[in-house]
Amino acid sequence: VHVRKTACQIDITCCSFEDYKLTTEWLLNQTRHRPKVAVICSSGLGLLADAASNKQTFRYQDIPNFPVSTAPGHEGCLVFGTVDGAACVFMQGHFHLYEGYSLCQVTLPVRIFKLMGVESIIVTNASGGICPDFKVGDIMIIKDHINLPGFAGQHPLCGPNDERFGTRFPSMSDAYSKDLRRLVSEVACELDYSSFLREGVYCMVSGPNFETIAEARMLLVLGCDSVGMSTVPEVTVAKHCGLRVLGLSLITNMVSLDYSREEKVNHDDVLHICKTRAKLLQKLVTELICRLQQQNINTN
Ligand SMILES: O=P(O)(O)O[C@H]1O[C@H](CO)[C@@H](O)[C@H]1O
Ligand code: HPA
Repeated sequence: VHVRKTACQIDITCCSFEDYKLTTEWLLNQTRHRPKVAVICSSGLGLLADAASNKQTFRYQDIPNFPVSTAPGHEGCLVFGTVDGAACVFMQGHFHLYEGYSLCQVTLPVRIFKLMGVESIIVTNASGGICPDFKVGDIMIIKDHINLPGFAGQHPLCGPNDERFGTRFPSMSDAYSKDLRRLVSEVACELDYSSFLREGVYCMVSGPNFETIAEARMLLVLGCDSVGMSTVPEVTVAKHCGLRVLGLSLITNMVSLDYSREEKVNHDDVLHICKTRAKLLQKLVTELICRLQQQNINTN
């Protein structure tokens, strides 16, 4: 892991291909699991890994080059296991810009998954609802995103491009796989989730403060349906290296668009809603992985 200066002379921590390889080999030497699916569990959703069997757990602090989780509600464990016979890896907690990590550190696990042989990644997050039709507890399939920090140069692909991962100028017009979106909505309908299933545009802000009312109104005008402080860097790097991406966002609060609203969002409430909806999300993700596994069997 190296420290280098950006164009504006800010020190950022970044990783070389050898760093990614070292961590990948370290993990592959410790586990027999060879996952094809990775799941990033957001704030308070670490429970998504509970459905896996034959689990093997590594604490982030014990994995070479891995950052550690500092955000409350993020367990900081990498869990390997099988779901319906499909080998998976779950990140219980992910990393954020607001923790002081560079975007290279935030996205490090994604490239490690790629080198391990992962093909599809399911990214979950907690977000604030901007779309006035949304309700707390809704599950939003992410159709697209807005990379607001990216507009200001905080982008995980800034810096020298390593062609072993992907091209210098990747397309992002299909960042979220249409097939996976279709499949997860079919599964959600079968589970009778239609009344709280949404699809929309997620906007990333750097945080750590929640939005001002003027900012929230701006996001609404920009076409955002929900807002959060994660996911976009991981998705961008996943797409760059050719992974299939699905994003699921749990609406944990409605963002205030109105100066007369007294209610204020806080992280404890976000975690509380995650806790109350975690089982539902777990069922959805587990069933989706089973379907992917069946499709694999049928096409191989
Ligand atoms: O995106 P995740 O980590 O799920 O969590 C969301 O919840 C936290 C704020 O309550 C922020 O970390 C925000 O991004
Ligand atoms: N804003 C930003 N991030 C969030 C929110 C929010 O309202 N809720 C959960 N994460």
